[in-house]
Amino acid sequence: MLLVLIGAPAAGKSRIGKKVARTLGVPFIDTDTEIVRQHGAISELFAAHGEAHFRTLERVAVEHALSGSGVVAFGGGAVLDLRTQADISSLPVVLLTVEASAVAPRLANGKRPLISSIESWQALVDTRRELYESLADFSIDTSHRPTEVIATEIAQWARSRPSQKDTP
Ligand SMILES: Nc1ncnc2c1ncn2[C@@H]1O[C@H](COP(=O)(O)OP(=O)(O)O)[C@@H](O)[C@H]1O
Ligand SMILES: O=C(O)C1=C[C@@H](OP(=O)(O)O)[C@@H](O)[C@H](O)C1
Ligand SMILES: [Mg+2]
Repeated sequence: MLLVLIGAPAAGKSRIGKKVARTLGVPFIDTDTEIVRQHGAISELFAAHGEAHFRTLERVAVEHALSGSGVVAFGGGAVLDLRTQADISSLPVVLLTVEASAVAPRLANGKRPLISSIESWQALVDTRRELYESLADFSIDTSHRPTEVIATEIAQWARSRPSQKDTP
């Protein structure tokens, strides 16, 4: 199986995705983690080579992740790529959302080069909201509940879907 998590930076894709995978007993792949493993820190990649270069590396990481199985957490901008939009159109896609009022403490680590403030986070999310929603089969808000509870609900939703062999 493949299950894809999308959504805004700091919505919880990486942390919750790992728990969903553990709950389902399947592998977990985070495209950003793969990029960092192969190429170094994301902030350094942006600084040295620019966003376009990062997006090229990200597309390769997405293709690789989608060629396997399990739970896949994308970086927030991965779905900007039209090929990626097409690739996930037939897969179960979960959108994680978070309110601006809850996101500030989650942005503290400074590891996201496109986000320098809550205002820049909001502006970026505003440009992507419709796209995120159009790609999602299931949406869940992460603002005010523990990650374990959210992960359990996502796993239940995934399990409740008809399996491939049941689909005509
Ligand atoms: N439901 C939640 N409640 C509180 N903190 C959360 C929740 N989900 C994620 N976080 C925290 O927010 C930060 C960003 O989460 P992360 O999984 O890296 O988001 P993303 O991968 O979507 O950018 C992390 O410090 C994480 O522990
Ligand atoms: O939204 C974006 O464009 C980005 C989100 C980040 O991932 P998270 O969504 O996991 O923070 C990371 O891929 C990079 O900083 C760019
Ligand atoms: Mg992440």
